[in-house]
Amino acid sequence: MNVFAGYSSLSQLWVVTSVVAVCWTMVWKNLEHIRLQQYFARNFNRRARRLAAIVDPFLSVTFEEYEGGRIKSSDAYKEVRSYLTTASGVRGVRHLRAETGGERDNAADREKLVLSMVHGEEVADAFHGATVWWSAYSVAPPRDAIPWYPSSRSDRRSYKLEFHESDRDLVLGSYLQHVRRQGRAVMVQNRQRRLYTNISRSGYDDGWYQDVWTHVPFTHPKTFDKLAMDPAKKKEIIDDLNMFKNGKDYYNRIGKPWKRGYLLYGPPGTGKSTMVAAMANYLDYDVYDLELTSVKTNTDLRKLLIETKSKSIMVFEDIDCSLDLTGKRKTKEEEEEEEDDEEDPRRRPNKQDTNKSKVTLSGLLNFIDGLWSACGEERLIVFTTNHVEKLDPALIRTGRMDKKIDMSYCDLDSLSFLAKLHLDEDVQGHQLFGAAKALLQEVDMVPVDVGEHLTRKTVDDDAGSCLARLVTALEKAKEEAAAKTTEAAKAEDDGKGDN
Ligand SMILES: Nc1ncnc2c1ncn2[C@@H]1O[C@H](COP(=O)(O)OP(=O)(O)OP(=O)(O)O)[C@@H](O)[C@H]1O
Ligand SMILES: [Mg+2]
Repeated sequence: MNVFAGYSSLSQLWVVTSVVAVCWTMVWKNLEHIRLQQYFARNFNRRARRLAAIVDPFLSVTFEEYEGGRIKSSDAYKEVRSYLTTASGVRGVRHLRAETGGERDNAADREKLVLSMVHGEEVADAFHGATVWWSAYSVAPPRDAIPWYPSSRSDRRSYKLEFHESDRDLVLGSYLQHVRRQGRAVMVQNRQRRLYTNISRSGYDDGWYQDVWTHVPFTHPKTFDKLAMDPAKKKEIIDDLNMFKNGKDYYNRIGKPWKRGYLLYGPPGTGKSTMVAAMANYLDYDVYDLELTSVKTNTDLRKLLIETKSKSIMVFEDIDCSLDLTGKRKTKEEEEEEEDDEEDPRRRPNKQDTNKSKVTLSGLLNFIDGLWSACGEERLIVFTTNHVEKLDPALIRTGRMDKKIDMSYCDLDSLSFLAKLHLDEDVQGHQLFGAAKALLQEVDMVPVDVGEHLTRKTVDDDAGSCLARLVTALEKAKEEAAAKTTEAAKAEDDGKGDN
C-alpha cells in the first residue's frame, strides 16, 4: 500500500515541475519578444525623429487653458492670451474673437473687450531675429461634461507655439520669459481693482457654495494730491506706505507677518474714509470693507480673513460703533459657550438674539494680531473712529494699530488747498479769502463743510460768491460757538448758585 502511495507522490511532483518549466519557457520567450519589440521601437523612434527633423525641423509648445483638469485656468495660458491681445500680438491676425474680459459678473469687466485669435488662426512673431508662430485651438467639450465644473463645461482652448529647432534655446529660454512677462504686464494694466463687502449671501445656499465676500469695481477717484491735510503729515503717511509696500524682505528678516495697522480718528467729515480710498489708489490695492455687525461669530470672522487676498486694505469703519469692544476680554470657555449658543438653535432665546453678532473683543484681537492674521501677506488693516477714547487700549496698541493718524479740523494750509482744489484759481490775494482765514483761526470747521461751501452751485457762481458763502458759514459757526459758551457759562453759574 505504501509503495503505491510513494509512486503517486512522485508522479504529482513530476507534473508540477513540468508545468513550471513550460510556464517559465513561455514567459522567457515573451520577455525576449517584449525586449526585442522595445529595442526595435526605440531604434525606430530615434530614426523616425531624425528623419522628421530633416523633413520638419519645427518644434512646438502647447498652452492649455485648463491644465490637467484643474478648476482654475492656467496662469501661463492667461499670460499668453494677454500677450497675444497686445497690438503687436494681434497685428497679423485677420479674424479676431471679442470676449468680455476677466470676471463676467461685474459691469466694468463686461465693458472691457478682450480680442483674441479665433480657432485656427495663426500669427507670426519675431524675437531677436527668430520667427515663431502662434496658433489658437478650440475643441468642443465632451458630451459627458460635468455641468458645474468650469473646465469641462466650455470649449477646450489652447495656444500652440511653433518654432525652428535651431531657435530652441532662444525660444524656450528668453522668448517664453518675455511672453509671460509682457502678458503679466498687460494683465496688471487691465486689472480692475475691487471693493469687497461681507454683507452678502454667505456659505452654502441651496446646496451651492457662495463666496463670503461680494464685490464691485473699486473706482473711488480720491488720491493723495486731492486730500487736504498738513503737507508734512501727508508726506509722513506716503513714506510709511512706501516702506510698507517695499518691506517684504524686512518683514521676513524680523519674522513679522507682512501687515500694518492704521488707526484714523477724528470728527465726522475730516476725511477718514477718503484717506482709505487715497491709500488704496496709491498702493494699487483692493479694499475689503468689513461690516463687523454682520459677522455672527469669531469663526465667521476667521473665515472672512482666510478668504481675503494679498495686496489689500481691510477697513473696519466706525469701529467704536461696531460691537461692544469696550468690555473686558472674555475667557475661552465663555467664548466657546457663546459660539455653541449660536450654532445650537435650541439655545437661541429669541429671533432678535439670533441676528446679533457674537464676535468678541478677543476674537477681533486674534483676527488682527493672532496666528491667523499671518495668512496672506501685504495687507493693511485700517480702523476708523470718531471716538478713539472709547476703544479698548488692547485693540489699538502698537502691533495692531501701528500708525495712528489724527484727522482733524480744517487748518490754514488745508483751507488754501481746498480753495485751490475747488475754485481752480489762486485766491490768496482775495479779500474774502483773508476773512475766511481769520475766522478759521477762531472757529472749527471740518474739511467736508469747507469743501461744500467752496463748491460752485450754479454756472454763475465764481470764486467770490463761493468765498462769501464760506465766510458767512464761518461767521454763523462762530456765533453758535459763542452762544454755546455763554450758555455753558450760565449753566455753570446757575449750578454754583444752587450750591
Ligand atoms: N481732508 C480732506 N480733503 C479733501 N476732501 C475731504 C477731506 N475730508 C473730507 N473730505 C471730503 O468730505 C467728504 C466726506 O469725507 P469722509 O467720508 O472721508 O469723512 P469721514 O472722516 O470718513 O467721516 P465719518 O467719520 O462721518 O465717516 C468726502 O467727499 C471727501 O471728499
Ligand atoms: Mg467715514
